Amino acid sequence: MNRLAKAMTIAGSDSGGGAGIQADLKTFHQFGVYGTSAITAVTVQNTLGVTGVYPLPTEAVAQQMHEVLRDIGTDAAKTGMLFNAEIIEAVSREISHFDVKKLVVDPVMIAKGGAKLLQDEAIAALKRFLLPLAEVITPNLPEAEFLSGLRIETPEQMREAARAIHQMGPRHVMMKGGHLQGDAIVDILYDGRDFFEMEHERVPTRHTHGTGCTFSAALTAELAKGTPLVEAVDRANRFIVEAIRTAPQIGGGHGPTNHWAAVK
Ligand SMILES: Nc1ncnc2c1ncn2[C@@H]1O[C@H](COP(=O)(O)OP(=O)(O)O)[C@@H](O)[C@H]1O
Ligand SMILES: Cc1ncc(COP(=O)(O)OP(=O)(O)O)c(N)n1
Repeated sequence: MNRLAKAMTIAGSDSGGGAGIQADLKTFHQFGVYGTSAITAVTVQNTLGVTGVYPLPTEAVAQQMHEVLRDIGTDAAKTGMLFNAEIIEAVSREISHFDVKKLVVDPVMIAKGGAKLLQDEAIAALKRFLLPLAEVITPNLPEAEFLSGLRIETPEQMREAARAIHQMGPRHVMMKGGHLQGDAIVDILYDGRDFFEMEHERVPTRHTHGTGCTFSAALTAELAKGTPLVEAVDRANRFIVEAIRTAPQIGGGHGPTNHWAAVK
């Protein structure tokens, strides 16, 4: 048997199972990757929205990372909901200490229903401590607007914001275009020199809870297996579109995607 690839998620728990730690671990498993986790916060949520957020003590987050990484190790890691500046600093310290090179930063800020998953004053810490450690950052358009301070309403403005975010230190910027109107979705990958545009169909559905988490987990799993970045992004994209297309009809609101979708 080939050596088992390992990936770690550092994120919040979604009790509804569609986003956060739960989406990440299900996705890692579907990609044949052994998943480990460091939980940053417990959220109370279902498909109708988030009704509670309980951050863990910073020390508990750092200890989870430390004990897993010193024993099991990891081939790649991703961050999701980090909630506050103190947790961001501690997570960045552990990532540096264990020299985790393949780091995917999903800069989770606000859930679809509007709940705050990152405090406003933590954005400076995200830029200062975590972004310089990232192999790739995966902002959606509102997150890219917060980070860059630029308005994004066109593909050209997406490229402009990608350039600004790349200056903050990540080696690649993968900007997700799901929030722009249109029948097709254009995602843009920037490596500091070239832009790669990926266009795919928009599936007409309300069941898109956890799309960002699931996409970034798929990307992390592929990086853990040693897949080169552009190909890893392409595979993660094909997975999320299929997961949205075949979403199970769960709950009364925005349901989760299908974490059993085929990996191609
Ligand atoms: N309705 C949809 N149909 C197809 N792909 C989608 C749809 N909504 C989002 N995606 C894809 O899911 C991923 C996450 O998208 P996005 O909605 O932009 O981010 P987030 O979930 O972080 O808000 C992107 O790769 C995007 O192209
Ligand atoms: C615990 C937790 N983490 C992240 C999110 C947001 O995930 P995302 O993939 O951006 O999906 P939506 O919230 O936009 O549906 C979350 N809800 N909970």
